[in-house]
Amino acid sequence: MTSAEIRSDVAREAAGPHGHDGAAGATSAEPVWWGWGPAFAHQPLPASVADVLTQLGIPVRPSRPVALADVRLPPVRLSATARHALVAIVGEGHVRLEAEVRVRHCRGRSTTDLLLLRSGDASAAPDAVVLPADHDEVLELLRVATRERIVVVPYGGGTSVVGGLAPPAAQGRPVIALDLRRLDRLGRIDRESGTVELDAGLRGPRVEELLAPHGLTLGHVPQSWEYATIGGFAATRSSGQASGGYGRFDELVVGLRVATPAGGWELGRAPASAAGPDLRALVLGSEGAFGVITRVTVRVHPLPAHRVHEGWRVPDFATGTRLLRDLAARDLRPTVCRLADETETLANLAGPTATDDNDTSDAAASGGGGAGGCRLITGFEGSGAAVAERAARVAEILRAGGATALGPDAGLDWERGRFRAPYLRDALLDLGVFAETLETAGFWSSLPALYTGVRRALTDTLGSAGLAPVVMCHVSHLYATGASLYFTVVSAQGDDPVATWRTAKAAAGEAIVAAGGTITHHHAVGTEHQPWLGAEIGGLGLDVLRSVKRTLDPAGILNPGVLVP
Ligand SMILES: Cc1cc2nc3c(=O)[nH]c(=O)nc-3n(C[C@H](O)[C@H](O)[C@H](O)COP(=O)(O)OP(=O)(O)OC[C@H]3O[C@@H](n4cnc5c(N)ncnc54)[C@H](O)[C@@H]3O)c2cc1C
Repeated sequence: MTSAEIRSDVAREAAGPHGHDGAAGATSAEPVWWGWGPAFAHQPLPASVADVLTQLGIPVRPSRPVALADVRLPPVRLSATARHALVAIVGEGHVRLEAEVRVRHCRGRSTTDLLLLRSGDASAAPDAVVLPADHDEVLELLRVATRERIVVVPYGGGTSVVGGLAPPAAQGRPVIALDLRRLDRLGRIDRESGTVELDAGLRGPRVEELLAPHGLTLGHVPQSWEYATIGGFAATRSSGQASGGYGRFDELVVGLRVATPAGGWELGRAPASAAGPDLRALVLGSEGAFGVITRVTVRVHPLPAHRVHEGWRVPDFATGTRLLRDLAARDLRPTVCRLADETETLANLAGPTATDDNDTSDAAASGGGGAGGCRLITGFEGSGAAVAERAARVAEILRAGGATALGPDAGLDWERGRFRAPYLRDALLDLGVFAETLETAGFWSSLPALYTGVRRALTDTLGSAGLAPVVMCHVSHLYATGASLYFTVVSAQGDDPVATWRTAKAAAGEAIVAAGGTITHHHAVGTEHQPWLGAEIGGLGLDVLRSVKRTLDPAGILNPGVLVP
């Protein structure tokens, strides 16, 4: 793909289904309230998929979300005094209490979130949605919320999959969602240093749309890119599909502006520093529990002149993993690198069964399982010469390790389908089929045990509940010392899918801890991963987090019970 094609690609993606109108209600491009993406982008799955599911023992029982009018919302608990105080800061039109707006800000976008919403359960909805215009308004809102004892949920794109938007420790206090979409400006571009300032409420596509005319890219493209925001990326330490080339989001951040109940905080005044511990790391990954990130200064790159994605077939997952370790050890990480295990490779061939990145348009071209083995996608971005040189060196190592090239179509298929999984999940839920993901990371030496342990935990728990689970996995992010594993589960729903999944997820969490992995590589802690946080950072680590929270948020109004137990 040439530079001109990449530019038009970015523009096309940026013009896709993601409105940005400064209002918190629905627009034609806003997602449906019960799922992902706008209504016009939703398509039923072909009948052949239902056949495959039935063959796998997963029953298909069409199921639709309740009507919006039938969604059960708790009464608004905000007092008239508190409401007037909020209106005095942001204006009447930016304190929203309408039912639809509250439902749209209820929970995040995990499958259990969606199952609850689709069933009409909006018990976790905020009492009001407040839309500040800038950093100073956020500071003022936090002052009022502290005084009035109102719980504040910083809200970016609402794509949390770990319960990060439903603070469990609100304890009867009124809750407001602080929707940051009006913080949507591109700030200073420092060409000499290669940095730009971005407001927290900017969504992924809008960032690329703003940077493209300057010949720049952020290069941060998680699967939730359509809706997730700059503030959300920073607050969760997100990792994008091209992390091998551009780095994780926390690696891109050089500076932060934060509004806390204790006051404003600016961090990051030099490219490197020995002025004590790096306090930016306290804000990155703080999940709205310490403050509201209002602006981020990030490192950017020139728009790549070339971008190619290629497909490979490797003999098996273990061999593929060893090959990736070799690439990482030689500092040859591709910009994009996705190695599917045998089951996920077969699923890619069989059709749209909720892997993260499959495309059904030409399953055979996706390669892999049909001829045995596993599918590997590699991608490279940069100048023509650099892309060609790197791709050739990687190809040499892959071939020597037994991989077979599948040609550019397999790479193109991946690229075209890389944002489709959440749409497929909605279509599966419409068929009464459960689909969810979880992720971890570990050192190379522990990766095989981590893979086997988590797979077994999920298969055993869901299998013993009679739900015929299909458990798939791919390696999605490489490091010199290890890699991440991303699991996708498709199964029957059973009688109580929310409770059953919680049991399965708990078993997976135990397996992760037992195998020495991290409880989360990029989804963050939220409430769902909290039970295992102590095992990862120790009791002392939890005390440090609690102390920081006490200093920055003494009244405990910010996301109580999220991240910090
Ligand atoms: C289909 C799907 C695919 C996904 N794919 C990826 C992926 O590829 N890589 C990845 O890393 N993640 C992925 N995620 C998870 C999620 O998209 C990320 O965690 C994302 O970074 C969240 O951004 P957001 O703007 O939607 O934040 P939200 O969901 O709105 O918030 C997430 C958490 O951060 C807090 N928060 C949000 N904004 C701010 C702010 N400005 N200041 C302080 N706190 C704030 C919230 O209170 C909440 O606790 C995926 C999620 C879905 C549903």
